[in-house]
Amino acid sequence: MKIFTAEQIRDCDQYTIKNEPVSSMQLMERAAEACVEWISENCNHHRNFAIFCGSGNNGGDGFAIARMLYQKGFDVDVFTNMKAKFSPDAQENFRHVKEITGISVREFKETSGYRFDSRTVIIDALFGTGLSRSLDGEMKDLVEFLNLQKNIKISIDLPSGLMADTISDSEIFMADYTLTFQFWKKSFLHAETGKFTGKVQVLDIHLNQDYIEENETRDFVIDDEVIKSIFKIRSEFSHKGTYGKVNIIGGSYGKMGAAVLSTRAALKAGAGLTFTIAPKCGYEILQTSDPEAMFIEGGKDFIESFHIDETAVCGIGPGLGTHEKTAEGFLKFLKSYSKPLILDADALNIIAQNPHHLNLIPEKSIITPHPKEFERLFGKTENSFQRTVLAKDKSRELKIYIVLKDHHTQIITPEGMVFYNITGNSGLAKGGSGDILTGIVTSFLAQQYTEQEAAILGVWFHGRAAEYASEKHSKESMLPSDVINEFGNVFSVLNDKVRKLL
Ligand SMILES: NC(=O)C1=CN([C@@H]2O[C@H](COP(=O)(O)OP(=O)(O)OC[C@H]3O[C@@H](n4cnc5c(N)ncnc54)[C@H](OP(=O)(O)O)[C@@H]3O)[C@@H](O)[C@H]2O)[C@@H](O)CC1
Ligand SMILES: [K+]
Repeated sequence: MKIFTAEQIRDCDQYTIKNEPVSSMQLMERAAEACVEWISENCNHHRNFAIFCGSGNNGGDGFAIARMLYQKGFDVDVFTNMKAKFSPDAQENFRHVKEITGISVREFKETSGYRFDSRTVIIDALFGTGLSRSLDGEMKDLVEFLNLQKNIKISIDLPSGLMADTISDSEIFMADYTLTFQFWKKSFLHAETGKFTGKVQVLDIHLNQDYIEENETRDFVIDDEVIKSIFKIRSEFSHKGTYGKVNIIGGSYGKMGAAVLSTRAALKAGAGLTFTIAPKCGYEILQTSDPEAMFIEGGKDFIESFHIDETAVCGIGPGLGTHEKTAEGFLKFLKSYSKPLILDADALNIIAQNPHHLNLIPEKSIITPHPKEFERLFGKTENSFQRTVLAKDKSRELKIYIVLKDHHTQIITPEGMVFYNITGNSGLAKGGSGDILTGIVTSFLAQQYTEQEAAILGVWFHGRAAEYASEKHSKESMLPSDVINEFGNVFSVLNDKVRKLL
């Protein structure tokens, strides 16, 4: 799914009104209907709604939602600034609300005296994509007050105070759910701003498809459509050679688990043949834990020699350690190797020891740093938006793919595209999760996906397996090995989605 800026969304809105038999009032009606459908399906135990409406079209949505919820039998109170200069559509919907005697309309300043029942849902329709500056005065105080209430809070389109595309220092409404129209907004996907949205639900309001297809963006959300366009079903007429050869290079004394997990992930993600290059101290551990993989000795307690089969796809780094002999061997190997690699963890830490090492990374390689590793490689940034900008520069400069691991991991391409992942959960915030991702991406690259496809599919796949694992074990208790055990289920669902069935 494309991510558009607030300006593009406004254009798309206008284009739809101009080119389709729908007026702006009808589009607002459609948007409100989509919200009310979601609310009435999901708010089974809540009958009362306190709806806060601004003067723009976001407020207009709020007034329309108030009317529709009332008509469905819910109790509705509306708060607004009755003397405001409303947008034409907001004005019209406000007029309809005033005509309904069962809806009480109050001034914002009456909010502090209002008795918020524990089952009252607060709906925020104060500001949407039209927010042009930080909240101040009455609106800042109002949002501050509402944020103190323990009630369930739903934002319409965007949490008020949040800009769609950038970071701001405004007071921001803290939603439990955000019902957003048509597109993900960039700010929902970054840590500093995304924490205000709660769970995001994208509602399709059928904005014009031609506009969506023809207008360019460099930012995308990895949704089911993206994955369906990448995933390839295994052919029955195939053999192990069809699915490539993987070399996982990692492990050192005390960190052999990382190599075990990475190897197992590569195996279970479908590679044809998997080898682990590890130090001798890991021989029995690896052969016992992952008997389907073959062992190649690369040193005694740590890896020193990187003699790699050129026909294999290599994932280097899990548990590798940064012993000087390992670093020496790895850098020597990099100087003589030109095929794309997957580099993670200690492979990145060795590279980070000297900025000149960055130029040794073969073009089209995939590096998978977490924010701290990214900082070691490329330096500090003020916030995650700036980090993405820096990653785009570095991706272009070094001609590599950067998988920037975060709550919404980003895959950044040398062409300057950013793909945001929306699968996964906090159960992945544990040692070993990154080792699995390295195994998956290496395995997909060996199976003849392109670098971009392997990175996108790999990150999505890892997150989806984590969602399944947390359903069974909880986010707290799930282990990286539980995530690997869910790979089969992810493949089954994917195959069902992609396969042509009678
Ligand atoms: N996209 C679509 O297809 C559809 C979009 N729809 C809905 O429209 C919404 C966008 O509506 P919108 O453009 O009227 O802007 P909105 O956010 O309501 O506020 C603008 C008003 O707030 C004011 N203002 C701004 N900042 C302020 C501040 N800090 N403090 C105080 N005031 C401030 C600003 O004043 P100004 O900046 O001009 O001074 C202006 O008066 C969108 O989010 C969605 O909900 C759906 O109805 C249908 C389909
Ligand atoms: K809002």
